[in-house]
Amino acid sequence: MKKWLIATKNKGKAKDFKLLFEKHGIEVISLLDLEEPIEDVEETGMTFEENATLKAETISKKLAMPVLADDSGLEIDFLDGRPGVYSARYAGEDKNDHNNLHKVLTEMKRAPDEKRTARFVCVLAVARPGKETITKRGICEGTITREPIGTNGFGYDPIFQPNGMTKTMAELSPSEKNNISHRGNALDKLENWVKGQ
Ligand SMILES: O=c1nc[nH]c2c1ncn2[C@H]1C[C@H](O)[C@@H](COP(=O)(O)OP(=O)(O)OP(=O)(O)O)O1
Ligand SMILES: [Mg+2]
Repeated sequence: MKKWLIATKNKGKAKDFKLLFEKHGIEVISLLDLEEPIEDVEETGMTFEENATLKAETISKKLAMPVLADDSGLEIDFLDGRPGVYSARYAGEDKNDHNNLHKVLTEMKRAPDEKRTARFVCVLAVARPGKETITKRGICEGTITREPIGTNGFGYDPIFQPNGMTKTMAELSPSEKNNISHRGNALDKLENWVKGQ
């Protein structure tokens, strides 16, 4: 079976990718599966594209192999696009999902129902030695709930209700999430490239 390295240390993303790549007959491993620990790549970019490229190219250079990286986050209109590229570190550098989503809920307390629109954004970058890096962006539109609901998924899933659904992302099964998610959507756009692997 083909094997792909995803330059992530996020267990939730790694799980999403495992299922997403299964149907292409590709096995995925993440940085958490490597025997030698790899230093965190500093996410100094101002955009998802910059950060995804930074992660993919840094790890691809270090290991001299093709690498896929994902930079993603939640953009909330009422908060002028925050947390955006700072989604992972919104409530502090320790990257705590629980604290991050409660910070968002607190900031959204005053937002009326019609002003709770938001979107998940995912940019995937493929870096290969000696070749130009490819990036693709996927989005999933929805609204921010008033409390966390559901226990599946990770990150902001419990407070995000995708458009056209009465459930939060954290109430969907992993495959239901992948069908509509920003990550699934971005990977669809890489389809031709994935097929060529
Ligand atoms: O499907 C998702 N469902 C819920 N939350 C999500 C999702 N996708 C991204 N998110 C949130 C989690 C984290 O707060 C941030 C990603 O930040 P981001 O820097 O890309 O990832 P990360 O630091 O957790 O792992 P890494 O950089 O090693 O891939 O957006
Ligand atoms: Mg990160």
